[in-house]
Amino acid sequence: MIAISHRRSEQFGLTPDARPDFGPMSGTDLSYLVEQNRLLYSHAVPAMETLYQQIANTHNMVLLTDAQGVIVHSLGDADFLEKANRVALTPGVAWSEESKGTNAIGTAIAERAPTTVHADQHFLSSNHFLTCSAAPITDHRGNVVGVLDVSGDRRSFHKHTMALVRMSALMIENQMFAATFENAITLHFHTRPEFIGTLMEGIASFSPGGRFLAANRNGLFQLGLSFPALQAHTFSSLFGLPVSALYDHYRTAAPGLLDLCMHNGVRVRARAELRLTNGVHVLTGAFDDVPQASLPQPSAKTATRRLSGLRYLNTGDPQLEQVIEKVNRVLGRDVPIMIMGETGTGKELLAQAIHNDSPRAQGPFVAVNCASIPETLIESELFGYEDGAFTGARKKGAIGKILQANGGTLFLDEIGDMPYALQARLLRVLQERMVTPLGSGKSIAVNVEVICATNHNLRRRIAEGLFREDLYYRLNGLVVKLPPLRERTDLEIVVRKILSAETETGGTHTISDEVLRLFKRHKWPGNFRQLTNLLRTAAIMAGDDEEICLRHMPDDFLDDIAETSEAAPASAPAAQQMVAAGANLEEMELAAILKALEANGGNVSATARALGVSRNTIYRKLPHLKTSP
Ligand SMILES: Nc1ncnc2c1ncn2[C@@H]1O[C@H](COP(=O)(O)OP(=O)(O)OP(=O)(O)O)[C@@H](O)[C@H]1O
Repeated sequence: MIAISHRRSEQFGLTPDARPDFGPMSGTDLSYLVEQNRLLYSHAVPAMETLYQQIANTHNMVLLTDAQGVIVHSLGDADFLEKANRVALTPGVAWSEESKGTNAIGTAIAERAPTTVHADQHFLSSNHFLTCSAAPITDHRGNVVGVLDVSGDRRSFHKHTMALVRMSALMIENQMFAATFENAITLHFHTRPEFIGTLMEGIASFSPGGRFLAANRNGLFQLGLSFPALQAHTFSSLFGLPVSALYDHYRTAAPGLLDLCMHNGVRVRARAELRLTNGVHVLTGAFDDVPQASLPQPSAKTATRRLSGLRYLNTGDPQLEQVIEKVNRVLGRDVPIMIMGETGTGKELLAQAIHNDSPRAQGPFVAVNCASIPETLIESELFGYEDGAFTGARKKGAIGKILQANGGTLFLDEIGDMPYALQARLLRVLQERMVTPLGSGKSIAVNVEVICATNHNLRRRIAEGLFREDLYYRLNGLVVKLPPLRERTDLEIVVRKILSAETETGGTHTISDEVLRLFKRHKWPGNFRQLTNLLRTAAIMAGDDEEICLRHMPDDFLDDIAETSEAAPASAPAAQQMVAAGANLEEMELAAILKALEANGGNVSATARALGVSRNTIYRKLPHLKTSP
């Protein structure tokens, strides 16, 4: 490196015995230089003072330069300053390679790397009495914004000086980083929790919606991606969690460090800071007390689960509020909970939240969907089987879901679809708290809380002889009903929540009033599942457009809306019904166009003729038609 630098020095036209112009800047120019480097200067000066305290009385000085190697500030021992003045190691003088040849400051800038230049390694012979160690200081984009240097008499050389300089430079970078983003979430992370808050920590900032903004040197290293590559990422794509999980976590009563799984599979612990215009909050995670070695390594999905409790489901709908209130009263009291609700209303999410808020939260949450497992497999899936219980391929033996849930919660979704014969076995497990795997003579004690969910009317199934009455009474300690989406009064909040938590863009999109009005009128047969999928697609369609509008809606959704209007009873004219439902003129206009489009098989010209408007009017109202194939 030194030899290459010497060649560069020669190319700059310098000779070793040259005595370049050392004239420093005027006081005004120097003040201007400091002003131009205000952020660097204000964070570097305290770090320089700390560094100087460690090397005081060793015939050394500490120097700060700007990105071009011009000295902005210096601190030093009086006896050495005199010598330093002779070679112009003073504020306002440039120490780039171009003006001084090979030297630690100029070469560190040229190489973008920490550099020590000792004695006659300096290109100019007038500098041979020096030993200098310099480290570049970079900003959040990785641009060199300055250099920190310790220079001294060559006899004072100490091999630890370079390490001190590097650590101080890192400290300055981290402090500058922390001060750069005002409206952001800043994550401090490391694979080892004891390194959080030290110079070794990775720091990454995200917009409040979760878009990646920047990472410090160690952050880039830990994430294993370059700054340009990271710009395409979000909190969710890097850590597998929606950014809303951070907010949720922050609201917990005694948050500890977060446990996150990075995109490359490496697990890190983290502390988050939410720096918004109304103040700084420290966000930390709640899992400090969990003995990590005893836990299965959590996937990003389980980490998300851990972060959702009952209060985060409460987004203002009165029906749901009542459900949550009732559930809260029986938490931890061994009262079986049965959740009723249409498909996609969030039954599993509620069960998970109940588990998370229960005294069993540290235990497993195991969900089994009785409708999706073939009848012949449910028994082994639930109860497990012993080696040799089967002939053929599956003869290794397996632990069933009931035992997997030991110490935690077993969520039996679609319990109404459980085969009748198995219902008696399940009842026995619940009463005796023992499981006997298939093919085994031995019973194993098990301690599980059971939460059930169903979309069926179980009483009717009992009357039809499809469901056991004794099991029904064993399971329905508290029955709660989740409202379908069409009845929820908090749709707007829910939409915002899903947009920030579930979409790839991490909540950078807003939703237009027009779309929201359509949402409020829609029947949502698939409930949250349908809404979540729709918003994911719409956010992708919207791309860089901030607002999700009608043109970003998938055609099948618009078709559904049109069909709903079509299916309205003919007795009351559609317009009257819509007025009664509180629709405005724009919505009625839209519904009329959609209906006419439907009636004309999607033909825009025929629709325009039928409505007595131009084709352009139709395209203006439904711009997505233009881009439809
Ligand atoms: N309150 C909510 N806010 C945001 N998303 C939700 C909410 N409730 C449910 N979801 C989402 O909707 C989808 C379906 O939820 P879930 O599986 O809990 O419903 P379910 O009632 O158990 O469905 P099914 O009866 O079909 O099993 C999931 O992706 C879930 O994350």
